[in-house]
Amino acid sequence: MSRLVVVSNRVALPGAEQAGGLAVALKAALQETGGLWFGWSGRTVRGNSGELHEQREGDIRYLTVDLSRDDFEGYYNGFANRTLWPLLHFRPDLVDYNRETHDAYRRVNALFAEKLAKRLKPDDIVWVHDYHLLPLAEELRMRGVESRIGFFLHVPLPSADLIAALPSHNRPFGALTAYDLVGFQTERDLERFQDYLRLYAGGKVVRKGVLLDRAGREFRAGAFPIGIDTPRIAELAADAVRKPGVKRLQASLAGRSLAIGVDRLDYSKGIPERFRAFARFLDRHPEKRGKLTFLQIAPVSRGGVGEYRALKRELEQLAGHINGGYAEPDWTPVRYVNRNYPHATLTGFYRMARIALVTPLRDGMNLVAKEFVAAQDPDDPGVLILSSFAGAARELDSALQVNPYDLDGVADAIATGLEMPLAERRKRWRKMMERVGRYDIHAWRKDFLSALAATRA
Ligand SMILES: O=P(O)(O)OC[C@H]1O[C@H](O[C@H]2O[C@H](CO)[C@@H](O)[C@H](O)[C@H]2O)[C@H](O)[C@@H](O)[C@@H]1O
Ligand SMILES: O=c1ccn([C@@H]2O[C@H](COP(=O)(O)OP(=O)(O)O)[C@@H](O)[C@H]2O)c(=O)[nH]1
Repeated sequence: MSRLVVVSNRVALPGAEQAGGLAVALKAALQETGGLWFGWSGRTVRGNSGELHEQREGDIRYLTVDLSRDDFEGYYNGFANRTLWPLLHFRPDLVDYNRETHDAYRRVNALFAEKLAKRLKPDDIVWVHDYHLLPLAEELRMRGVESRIGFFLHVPLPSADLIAALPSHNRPFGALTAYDLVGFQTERDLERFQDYLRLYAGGKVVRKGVLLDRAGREFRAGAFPIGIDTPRIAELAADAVRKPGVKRLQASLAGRSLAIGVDRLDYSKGIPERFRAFARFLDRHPEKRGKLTFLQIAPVSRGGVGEYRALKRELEQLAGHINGGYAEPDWTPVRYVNRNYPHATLTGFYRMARIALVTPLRDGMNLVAKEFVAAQDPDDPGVLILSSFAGAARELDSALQVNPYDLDGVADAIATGLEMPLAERRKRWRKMMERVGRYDIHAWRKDFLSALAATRA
């Protein structure tokens, strides 16, 4: 049997705390098959990039690379997170392009390819993940690697005209044609990629998912919406209610309902808009004041990038402002926490909540939405309020869907969720649970890998 080699910038090393859907999902996928996980070690060093570290856990072998401070700054904080991330999340206003960080990005991709190529066997199946590594297949091919190589983009792909506004857009995005299979979260992302290929990368669309690069070489593309380990989340949630931290939260609510938000502290998640929508709910529905407490969990993310630090300051001010305006001596409307919680606790919080507020401005998928569904008590499920701009919206169509920019709409959805009769909550939840149960993380992995295997059948 071929060995699975997963490559991603973020690697969930044994014992490390992780917030972020990619690491959570790939760990669950690799736990089933075993294989090699290659990527950044999570360490920056004073000297040169390139030192390798190896460890094992069960059937997973981890091989990770240290990056120099300069490479990390240019590749991760710079081109990946100040250029590509805002572009991919439809925020050209935040894109900061410069050739120096683009060079660092290409240098780190070449380094990854250099280290990995020597260790690959011809029948390995290589599966590369996310926007940090768009040109990796091209670099591997230049080093003689002939294995099958697939790519999965965890974030949205914006419209072709937006991509084309990026200077040298063909270097990172045209390089996707070097893969055998390119996977996206949704059909819309796939359609936008096909437009880009046709309009700006000199390729052709033979039919949906069957594509030709500039030189006429065939490759494939498809939509593979990522899932979660549904039975595990459901089991953890049922157990979590006995955990002291979860019981403490329950006791502290003093009989009030809980609304929860769980996001990395990222401007794509729409957290300031959500805080404002919660304040709007208190204005539009004054009779509900004191009946609902909103808990926002937001572990700090990408603190080396200015926009993320500014967001943290904005949220601190907003939370203070809302609490100052609406709190009572025995009720604080917004609880805002920057800690990262393990799933064993988080799933208990999800289960306790009457409402989840998952309102990103743009999101590739949003695993929190799916985890919230999986964690519910089937007899008394909570209500998911979900942005129609999250990848998850296509599958979770019986959530209360909202436009996160429409503060009145989100405010009224909170009121609707709070009042929703049990029978309707159950009906909506069953439909969503059926989907997250059927198309889970294992189905996602199998689906992608069998499509990759079929590319050279
Ligand atoms: O690695 P970080 O810079 O700390 O960021 C964490 C991850 O954020 C992004 O996650 C995405 O993947 C999820 C799973 O497919 C998806 O549900 C979510 O919508 C995406 O935002 C990023 O794409 C990952 O590379 C990061 O590791
Ligand atoms: O305190 C936290 C906050 C988040 N997460 C996890 O981080 C992932 C976030 O994934 P999502 O797809 O929602 O967004 P991303 O951060 O990848 O953009 C989910 O599995 C969350 O359960 C976590 O384990 N602890």
